[in-house]
Amino acid sequence: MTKKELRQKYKYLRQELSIEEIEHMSLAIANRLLTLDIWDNIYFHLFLTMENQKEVHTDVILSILAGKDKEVIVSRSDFTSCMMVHYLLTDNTKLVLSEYGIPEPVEGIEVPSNKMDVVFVPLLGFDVQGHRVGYGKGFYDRFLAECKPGVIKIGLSFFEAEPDTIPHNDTDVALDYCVTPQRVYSFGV
Ligand SMILES: Nc1nc2c(c(=O)[nH]1)N(C=O)[C@@H](CNc1ccc(C(=O)N[C@@H](CCC(=O)O)C(=O)O)cc1)CN2
Ligand SMILES: Nc1ncnc2c1ncn2[C@@H]1O[C@H](COP(=O)(O)OP(=O)(O)OP(=O)(O)O)[C@@H](O)[C@H]1O
Repeated sequence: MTKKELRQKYKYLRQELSIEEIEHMSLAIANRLLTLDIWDNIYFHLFLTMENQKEVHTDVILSILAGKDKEVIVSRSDFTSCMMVHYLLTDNTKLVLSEYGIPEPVEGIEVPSNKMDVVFVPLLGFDVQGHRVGYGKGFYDRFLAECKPGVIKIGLSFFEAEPDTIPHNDTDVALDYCVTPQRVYSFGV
């Protein structure tokens, strides 16, 4: 399947999910994350859920990170450059829903990409080798290219891996793990 076909497939599959299923599966994903060997790290980059797109709910992950006293970083997206600016999430961070339905910080303490230890990656689909397909604007490929070499990239998905290789090129950054409600995929880490 082409990236375009994969996007359509997974957008459709998501739209079929009920709120109850989404909440149940998001909790299962958060619980499964606890089994990964990532919790000695400090700087965790988290995406905030686009509820209109029926993404994985990351609020439970946020609570886990807060409970473990981790530094949590969230981003604001610039759709002209397709780049993100990253901010430390604090009690004072004001979040505003963007025109795309993403809760985003308006200002705060900026954190450079090379600070991140762990990045949770939103995706539409992924394959058994850790390639992913997103919305096609390259926000995460650009961001991950700026991160330090050892950064741990963890995809979160309601659905299992595509058995066939997803088309990819030099700018596509592969995942280290992908966590679904059913299992953890480790890609050569
Ligand atoms: N929560 C979250 N934040 C994220 C991402 C993400 O996937 N999830 N992104 C990951 O890269 C970036 C934002 N990328 C996005 C790309 C497309 C659309 C979107 O709504 N696309 C519509 C078409 C809209 C239009 O063209 O007018 C669509 O695909 O239906 C939203 C966010 C950065 N932040
Ligand atoms: N490091 C980078 N620098 C400049 N352009 C990039 C970089 N990484 C990706 N791009 C561009 O961004 C676009 C991403 O398209 P691609 O089909 O890979 O999206 P995707 O896999 O759906 O990923 P994403 O979720 O990041 O949008 C391509 O046009 C690609 O050339």
